[in-house]
Amino acid sequence: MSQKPQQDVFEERYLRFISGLGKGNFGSVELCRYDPWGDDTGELVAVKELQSNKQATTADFQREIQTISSLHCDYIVKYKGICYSAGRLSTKLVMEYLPHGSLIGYMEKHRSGVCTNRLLLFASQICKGMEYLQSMRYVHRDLAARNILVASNTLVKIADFGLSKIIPVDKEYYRVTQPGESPIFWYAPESISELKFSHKSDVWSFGVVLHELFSLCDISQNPKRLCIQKIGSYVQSASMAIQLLNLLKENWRLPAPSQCPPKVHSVMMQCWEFNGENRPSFSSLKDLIENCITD
Ligand SMILES: CCc1cc(O)ccc1-c1ccc2c(C(=O)Nc3ccc(C)nc3)n[nH]c2c1
Repeated sequence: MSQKPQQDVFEERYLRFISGLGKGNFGSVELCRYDPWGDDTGELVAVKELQSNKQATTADFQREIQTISSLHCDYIVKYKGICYSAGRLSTKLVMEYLPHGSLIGYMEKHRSGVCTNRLLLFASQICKGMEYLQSMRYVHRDLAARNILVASNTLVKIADFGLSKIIPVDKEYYRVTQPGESPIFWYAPESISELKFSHKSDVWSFGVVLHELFSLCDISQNPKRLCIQKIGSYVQSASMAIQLLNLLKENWRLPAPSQCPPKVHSVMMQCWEFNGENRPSFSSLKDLIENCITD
């Protein structure tokens, strides 16, 4: 019986703040150097503190730590440990630091030099990460380019497990009780209408990430903006979610990004099958994506 890996504890006195990494999608994340020798040779780490004022409870935070510390995959951001701050008033999550930030920020700087095959490499890495998550019975629920981090010009990793859930063994989906801040423009129809989340709803969101990738994360092609533009001309008094759901029921989908290879657009459309049963699995998506790579 292998010994359960000891959870690494980082001593707050050696955790030196360097800069903020943005209050974006991950809550407030800080760049720190863990420098026990005090000579700046320590490693850079990303640290997130439980936000006492946010609706996320300590239980949510403990679940995030439990989730991420159990995942070991090259395409998932690595957990490093936790730091109990003075008097254990709050706990900090310590993760590996990815120097290029989110896919959105990376594309802003590098979109002119990114070719189709590199986009497909990133897509296949996200597929492999999601295939691993599925094998651990985790549903991410917030797969989006903003939650993909860039380790290098040839490696991306899936991040942010604040929303992910474990599917009970006897069920194929997870139903949330409260919608919270829903990124509905990345949601499958069953997630919008019934708050049902499954590996198949993660596949739908993967299709939206493909769209973001092949739009080079251009803000003018952002899924939320394109949906609202379409809804805006779709006169209905119903809520945004109901109007989006009706559009999807009438087979409207995000338009193919310009210069998107037809084979890649076809993969997106398979991810956006209305009935989750008709969507590909992440393991077949991996093959579909690799089949799009040109020599
Ligand atoms: C600790 C929070 C967390 C919690 C979780 O469950 C999963 C991943 C993360 C996380 C979130 C962000 C980062 C980052 C970064 O933001 N890096 C960067 C680099 C450069 C620039 C400009 N911006 C940004 N690096 N590792 C990170 C891990």
